[in-house]
Amino acid sequence: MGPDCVHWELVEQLRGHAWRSDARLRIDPRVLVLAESSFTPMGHEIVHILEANRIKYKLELAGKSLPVLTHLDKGRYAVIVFERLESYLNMDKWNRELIDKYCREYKVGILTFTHPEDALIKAQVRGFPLYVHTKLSLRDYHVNAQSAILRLTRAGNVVHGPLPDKDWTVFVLNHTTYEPLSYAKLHLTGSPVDPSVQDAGDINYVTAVLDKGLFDDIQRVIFGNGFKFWLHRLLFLDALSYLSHGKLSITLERYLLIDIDDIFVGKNGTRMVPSDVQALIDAQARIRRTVKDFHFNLGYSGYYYKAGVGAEDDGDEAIIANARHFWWFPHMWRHLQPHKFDNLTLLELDMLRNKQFAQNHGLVLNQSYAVAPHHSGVFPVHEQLYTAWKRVFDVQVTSTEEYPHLRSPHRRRGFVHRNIRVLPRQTCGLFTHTIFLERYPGGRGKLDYSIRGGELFQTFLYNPINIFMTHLSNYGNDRLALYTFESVIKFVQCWTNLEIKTVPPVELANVYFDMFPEEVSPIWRNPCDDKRHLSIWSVAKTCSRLPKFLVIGPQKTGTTALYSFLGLHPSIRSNANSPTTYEEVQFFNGKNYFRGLDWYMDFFPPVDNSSDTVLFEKSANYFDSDVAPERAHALLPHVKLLCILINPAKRAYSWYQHMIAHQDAVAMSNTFYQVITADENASKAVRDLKHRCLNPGMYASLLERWLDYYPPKQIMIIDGEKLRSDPVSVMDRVQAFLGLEIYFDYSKKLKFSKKKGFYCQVLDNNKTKCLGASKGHQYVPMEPKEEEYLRKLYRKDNIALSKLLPRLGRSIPSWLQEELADLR
Ligand SMILES: Nc1ncnc2c1ncn2[C@@H]1O[C@H](COP(=O)(O)OS(=O)(=O)O)[C@@H](OP(=O)(O)O)[C@H]1O
Repeated sequence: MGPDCVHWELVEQLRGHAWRSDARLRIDPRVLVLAESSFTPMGHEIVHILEANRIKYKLELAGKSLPVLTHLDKGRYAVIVFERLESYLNMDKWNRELIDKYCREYKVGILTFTHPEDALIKAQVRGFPLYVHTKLSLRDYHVNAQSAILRLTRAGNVVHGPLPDKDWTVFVLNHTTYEPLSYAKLHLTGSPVDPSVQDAGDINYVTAVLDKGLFDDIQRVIFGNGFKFWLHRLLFLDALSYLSHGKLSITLERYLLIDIDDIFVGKNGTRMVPSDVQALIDAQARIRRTVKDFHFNLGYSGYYYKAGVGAEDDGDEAIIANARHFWWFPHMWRHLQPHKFDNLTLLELDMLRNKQFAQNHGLVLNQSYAVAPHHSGVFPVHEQLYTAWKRVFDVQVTSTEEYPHLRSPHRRRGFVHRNIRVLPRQTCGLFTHTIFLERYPGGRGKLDYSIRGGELFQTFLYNPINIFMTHLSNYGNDRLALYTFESVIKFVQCWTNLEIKTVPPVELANVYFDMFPEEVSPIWRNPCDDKRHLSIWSVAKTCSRLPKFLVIGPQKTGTTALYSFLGLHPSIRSNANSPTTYEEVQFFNGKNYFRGLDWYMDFFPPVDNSSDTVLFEKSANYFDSDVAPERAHALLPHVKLLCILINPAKRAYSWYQHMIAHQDAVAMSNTFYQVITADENASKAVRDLKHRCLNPGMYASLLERWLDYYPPKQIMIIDGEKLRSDPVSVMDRVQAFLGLEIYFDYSKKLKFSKKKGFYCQVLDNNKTKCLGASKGHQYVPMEPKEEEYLRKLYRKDNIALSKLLPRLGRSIPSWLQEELADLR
């Protein structure tokens, strides 16, 4: 099946529509996918395409009850995708009416694929003036140039030859509501013998159809087959854009950067000779005819300059002689992996030698871009690499395949660390060993398929920014890389309206983070959870310097008391004190997170794998942080979490008193009542204080956020009143929850202090050591109107908590029972 690209200039097509209409203002940019099961390949493909295009979605099983479709006066889904048309048609009456009503009211379209079980001839689609023939083999596919749906798909060409799969459905349209989206002809071999279609070899059958909504006021796009046929991926994206009134339109710009990472690194016999260098320059010139200012981006490791044989050394000289034609970036002097340098000075020296090479050979390094051999040290971060890059080359941009993981390339993303912007790289199937076209792994057909609708084409299709890594050897001998890129660019330009551009790396990073600002913040992961990450992480680092459990708060519930009790246990050790926040590291919730993993791990002592030592950290403001659950889970998915709950009204008052004790100016100049009742007329400072005071007490909704990431069995909820009145039994339960091997008898180490009114630690000399004056303040009780106000404020959340706790198999603490006594 070859794509002919001869007619496209002639075709009049409605191009570049964004299909924006006001209907998009009433819907969220999210797709509801109703799949057959979570395991079907088709369901997977749908999700894959959505994820690759960063389109938010919710996956539900068709046939089960529908999720909530609206929120306030907005529709939660911009398009409904049914994996199978049949599931939509066979919905029970109640759900069918619900979904149709939603689609009509919010002008939301349905996108679906037919997959009937039986071979049907002109069978009616139940309830619609639409007929189908099924189980057909087809050939010669083309799209309807007049279709209003086409946006990134370019019409005018024919996919000649038989189409994959013998299970196609074609549509016979019997109403003006239907408009063909694509056509194909019958491929008679293998099709069911049907006299009405036997002699119809030359007829164009409709293979995908748009229902314009003239029949029942709902727009639909129905495909007669799935994604085994590559063009359906484009049409699927166009249909999403069309049916969502432009809400789900992906950009049509595609930025391309082709790095040749190792321009002097390659085995003898595989390197470039002078004619290859000329071919590279010629190819670059050809690509520039359609991709303005295109440059190959050359990375060098100077040590290997002229390390070839015979004409290969002339090839290296030719590269240098033609250096001005290309962009240049540094690799490492001897192609060593930066994570192997723990010593910053040695790492810098290596880079300086490479820099010297560039100066000696007139290479202009003005791109502020660098790439590390084997992605080493970029992610997981080797801080020394970031420091050395900044100092030696003023690096501002790099790229890697490793964030967040190499696998699942469609989920690769970018991040920023220490002002170095890390862009995701894509794989194009060219490695140091892919040298000859005919010896391409899997055969030449595999490469050609990748280019013509397969993996490489899809990479272009889904990624607005494509940075590809290639190697010297791909440009020598068969010049496989030149064939690959020139072909794929042609193919993209032939079948899509994507506009391919090239800009220098720094500009590319600007474009990337303007497009995806949410990716600026990194998400640190445990390098030991990924073999590949471990292999590019310094051996001097160890994952044992990470906590096994976290005390997450909230503030003013007794977290310091718990922290001090935990410290008495012979197996438990906490982090070192922070100079600014004392025993709390406060990593996951705020700016410290951007200091990186090394910064965090340095707070913890190295722990021998064979020891019983269990590390923990307590930061009481993790509990109500909106980012901490995701961040903590990404790094510490197996960690156990401890939180303490007391009456939220009491907690709020204690927090306010704490601020008074610390002479907080805003608290000092406002009564507690003024703070908690502050409305939009109050100053921002007072409103902020109110938020910090009250928000952590919304226990149920905050716990739900943690439960989005952690299973209930990893979370212990401690009754703060019990911790205060009977810490020994609480600590026994804590020990059991943590699964500690050594049991510690707290009854001998904790004693009630009448003076303080709390349990304190018993020292060896039998004296007691209590928490400092900042814990257990003496203050006037809350006023009744304050109590009343807070009771009302927290009531809804308290009720939710009283439902959540039993659902998690936890008992309801006495303070909550009292609080909700009137409900029983
Ligand atoms: N054993 C023991 N010793 C001292 N204090 C105890 C103890 N058990 C519970 N509490 C209660 O803990 C409250 C302080 O909570 P936190 O330590 O979580 O506060 S902080 O967020 O770390 O500032 C503190 O609140 P205030 O009384 O309002 O100061 C105490 O009520």
